Amino acid sequence: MSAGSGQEPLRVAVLGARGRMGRQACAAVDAAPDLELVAEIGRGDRLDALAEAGAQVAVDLTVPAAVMGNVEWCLSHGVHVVTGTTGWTADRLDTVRQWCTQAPALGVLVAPNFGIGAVLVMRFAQQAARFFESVEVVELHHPDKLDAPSGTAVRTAQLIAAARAEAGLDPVPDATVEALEGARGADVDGVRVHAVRLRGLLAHQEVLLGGPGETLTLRDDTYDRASFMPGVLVGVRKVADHPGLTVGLENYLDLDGAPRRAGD
Ligand SMILES: NC(=O)C1=CN([C@@H]2O[C@H](COP(=O)(O)OP(=O)(O)OC[C@H]3O[C@@H](n4cnc5c(N)ncnc54)[C@H](O)[C@@H]3O)[C@@H](O)[C@H]2O)C=CC1
Ligand SMILES: O=C(O)C1=N[C@H](C(=O)O)C[C@H](O)C1
Repeated sequence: MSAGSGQEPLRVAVLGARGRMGRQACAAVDAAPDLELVAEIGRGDRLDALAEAGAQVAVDLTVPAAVMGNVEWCLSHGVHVVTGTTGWTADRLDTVRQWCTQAPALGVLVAPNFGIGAVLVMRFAQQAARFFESVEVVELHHPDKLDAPSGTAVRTAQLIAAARAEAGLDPVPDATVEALEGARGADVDGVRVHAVRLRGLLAHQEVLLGGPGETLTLRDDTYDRASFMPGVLVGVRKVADHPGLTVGLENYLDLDGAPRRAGD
């Protein structure tokens, strides 16, 4: 049963509450009748305020330098964690898995992207990967973003690479010798990832797949951070049902369920 699924609203804290995402997350939690926003934590605020407020779930939307400390603190104080913060490496995920063994009743959701469009592009890219010999990922973001490539692009490339390996595909063909270092982007498990930073953009991603005589482009465009909020709320409501570490919001969704009309 989800925490807070009884009469009492689920008590939620937001870390990074004064950031671009954090502000919207606070408003989304505040507006949900089954949730209660009990703490808004910014940089320099005491995490003890979260325990004093009796938070059951913490939403972390901070920075890669802070997220590990926040997750460790939450797990050692009986608080589930939903985080969309970037900077996840295999080592960091292993460390969180290890912490979770010390708090087996708690859940941690690491969601590279809370947007349904981005989650679906990742799924479609995974499905398409084995049918095309070439593939590249291009992510495009606002220039205030602190990291590159995006966490979503890294995750997308990893999923594609895993699907290609499972299908026994050869490496992506590429005869190029770079005249300038970086011209071919970053290499994530053998998949090239390119990062564009441009005023006017928010968060966008293309997966380009190519075979002899054809290409397929999968593209997701986020125009407003409101698009992330339904996913944040799904994470908050379901994290208690998923003890241990979960990577990817898709694990909380029924992507293969019966077709539904939007709004049903
Ligand atoms: N998973 C997803 O769907 C999405 C993830 N993101 C990621 O979320 C993170 C935040 O993004 P934005 O809100 O755009 O960044 P932002 O820079 O606007 O906000 C980050 C906030 O965290 C605060 N902060 C830093 N250290 C802290 C600490 N120890 N405790 C509490 N607060 C702390 C900063 O002062 C700032 O207010 C980034 O890593 C970004 O890539 C952003 C959009 C969607
Ligand atoms: O910083 C952002 O804005 C975003 N960050 C996440 C990422 O790095 O993938 C998710 C989304 O792309 C927006």
